Amino acid sequence: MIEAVGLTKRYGDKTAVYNLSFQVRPGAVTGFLGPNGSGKSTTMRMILGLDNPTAGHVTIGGYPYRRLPNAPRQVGALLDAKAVHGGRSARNHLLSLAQLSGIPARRVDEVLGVVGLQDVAGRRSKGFSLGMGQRLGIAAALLGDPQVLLFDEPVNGLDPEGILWVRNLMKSLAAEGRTVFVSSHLMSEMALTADHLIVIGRGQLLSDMSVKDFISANSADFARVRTPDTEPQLREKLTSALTEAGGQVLPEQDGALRVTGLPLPRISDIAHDSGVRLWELSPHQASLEEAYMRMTQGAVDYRSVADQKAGLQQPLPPGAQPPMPVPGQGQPGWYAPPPPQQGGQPFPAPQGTPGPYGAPAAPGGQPSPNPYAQPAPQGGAPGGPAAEPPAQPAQPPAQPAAAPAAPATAPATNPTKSEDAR
Ligand SMILES: Nc1ncnc2c1ncn2[C@@H]1O[C@H](COP(=O)(O)OP(=O)(O)OP(=O)(O)O)[C@@H](O)[C@H]1O
Repeated sequence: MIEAVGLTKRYGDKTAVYNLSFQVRPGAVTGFLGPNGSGKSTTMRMILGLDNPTAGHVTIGGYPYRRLPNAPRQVGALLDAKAVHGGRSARNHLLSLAQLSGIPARRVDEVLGVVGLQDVAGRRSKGFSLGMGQRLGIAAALLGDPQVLLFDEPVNGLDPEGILWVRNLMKSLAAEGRTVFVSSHLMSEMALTADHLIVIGRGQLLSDMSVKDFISANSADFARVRTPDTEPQLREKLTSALTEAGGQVLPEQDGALRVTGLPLPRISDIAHDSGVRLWELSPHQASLEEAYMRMTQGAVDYRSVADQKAGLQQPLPPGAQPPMPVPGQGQPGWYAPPPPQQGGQPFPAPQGTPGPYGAPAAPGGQPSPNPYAQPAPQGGAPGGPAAEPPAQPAQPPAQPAAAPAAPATAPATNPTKSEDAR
């Protein structure tokens, strides 16, 4: 088990991690989430003894990493896949790690097979693609057949087949009773891989709960309602009736309606009483991505703004259509319903006419100027957990510790084969 207690890290006047306490238990995949710069890598480095905490402590199996007996055989980690000697072949890179940790050389070929790099084992890693580098980093983490594994963005650069492989690998490692701690920005992947989530924002703990509880706690259930595409007036009629009954209605991009605040039977009755036929009425729960966006929106440091293009773009000729938006990419106001406990509207009722492509219109009926842009900062997550930036006391930064030996391994009794290796 990994246990952090009051973990704090300051770099000069920058507080990267503040008073972080959590446990990562064996037998489960624990996802580590947070916006860019929220302190995930810093936390992982402190777990591995690569950085000294300014305050607090973190242990693995009850010991700080640097006092852990035979640490490279107990803990494996992928922090930075590029941190390899590019002039060495993949096999030689792993052999040198194995030798440092007293791991038999035959284990190298085992892990090369597990990650699917056996055919390129003799090639210098500087010629590797991003995904191949990730596989090599995962091989290094598995080398000592460790009970505790940390992966920082392990699917970065992997193709869909590789992502599926990593997902299955994480799950099977956890199923063997190991502690698996993995950071990722890919919410859809985390939803499929992780059992438990630790979410941080600006270095502070925002959430520590199961994936299921996280989604329930940070999203409102909703109903999806579809009226006949051939009769758009029915959609308008139903929207009015549902709104009048106290529901909140948001048009979805494909023409359906997303309704909150009314139970399904009531929606059905209202549609019936209004003489509106339904083609769909289904219950839904928001995705992990939506729940995450709502949870962290007040703790995001880096946001894009609409590209004004400095007048470089030619205006569209009359009658021409703007490009279709990419589903799931930053529809302003699409994510993040306000919390139900505040009595706020989980999804704002559309104002004015629908925006382009059926997306919600900007207030006043004006289409949103850039459907690809992320929403502008709203001044904090409404009702979300405290996401204030931590105080920045003027304390001298802690001295960085010397890097410990690269985490490594022992002979694997049950290596999980990659799909490449089969
Ligand atoms: N060695 C350092 N010196 C000064 N500041 C640092 C150092 N390492 C990290 N930071 C700062 O600490 C904060 C947390 O960084 P960290 O890399 O831990 O975030 P992260 O959550 O891993 O980000 P990302 O998701 O982008 O990888 C950032 O503001 C970063 O600039």
